[in-house]
Amino acid sequence: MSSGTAEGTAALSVRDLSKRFGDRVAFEHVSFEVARGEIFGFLGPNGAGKTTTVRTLGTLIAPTSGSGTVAGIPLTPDNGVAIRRRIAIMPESPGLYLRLSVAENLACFADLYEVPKPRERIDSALRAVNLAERTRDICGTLSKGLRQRVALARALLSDPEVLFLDEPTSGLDPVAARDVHELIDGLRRRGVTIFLTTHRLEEAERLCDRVAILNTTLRTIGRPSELREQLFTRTLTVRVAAVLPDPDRVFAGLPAVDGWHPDGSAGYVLAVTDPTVAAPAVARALVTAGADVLSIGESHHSLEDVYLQFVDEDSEARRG
Ligand SMILES: Nc1ncnc2c1ncn2[C@@H]1O[C@H](COP(=O)(O)OP(=O)(O)OP(=O)(O)O)[C@@H](O)[C@H]1O
Repeated sequence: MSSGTAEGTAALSVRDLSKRFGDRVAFEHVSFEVARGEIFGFLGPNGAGKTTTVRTLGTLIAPTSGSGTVAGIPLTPDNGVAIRRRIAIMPESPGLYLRLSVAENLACFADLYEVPKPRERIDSALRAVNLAERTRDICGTLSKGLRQRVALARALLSDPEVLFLDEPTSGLDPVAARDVHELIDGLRRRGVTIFLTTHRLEEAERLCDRVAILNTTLRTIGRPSELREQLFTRTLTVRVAAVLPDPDRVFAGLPAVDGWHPDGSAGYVLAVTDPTVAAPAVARALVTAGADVLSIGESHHSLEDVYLQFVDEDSEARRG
């Protein structure tokens, strides 16, 4: 598990944070740190507490207990204004004035946020999301993907240090989602810290430096590759032309091979400690046994496997 960042230099730092609405726990005992310039993915099933975490860190609602810093400022009621000056939140639904044009929308929000040099900032935000050609379009006539881009431009108006993106590609088709991904990549290059909630695991895997899985409490946190390694033993998948008459004789005692089980017809999954040692030994043993080898491959687990394991564990715990 990654240790995160040094105290004091973090863009976000959260210690034992909880939020309850009456008897209902939205999230509890959540601790993590996000480094400046990092893209941090926040994953979890419906009702896990993701949006409530964003709203709490964005100072829209107060935590019930715990502490934190946002953009280096302690998360206290007195600091709400100072924190909000340094961050921006793009909520799941864009919340634009649909009868106003793109430019008018941004002018309204620039005014509301008291953005200095509004014209320059609006132009720069529109350029950042590739909307400079659409400034006169009425927002109500824009596609969902373009509205999302306007919402992203609005979030960029204040030149935030930390940007919270709550499900930024929710409901977008793959092309529009890819456009948003490219915009997020562009923000990374500018050094903006991004806290991204998403249900799209491939999105988290592609964009995020680290991810956390939340299900009321934080289940795990780390780089996608670390999480995959943390959870799963390594495996080799072997395919041969015909079923082996005695697989135990072939696989038992090979270096770096801990065990095996069948996988379909004439397929075997081997648990291995080091694939680079195991694979050549397995190939030699199969050839010696007279088997025709079709393929030997290392299995690659996705973040989805990790996610499902944690979320499934939770549902099993609830059933139990
Ligand atoms: N204002 C509120 N009053 C009461 N309960 C709330 C309030 N806001 C959120 N909750 C509850 O807190 C829990 C967490 O909700 P939250 O919206 O943060 O989850 P989420 O992970 O963002 O879910 P989704 O992926 O569906 O958007 C849910 O049980 C929700 O019903």
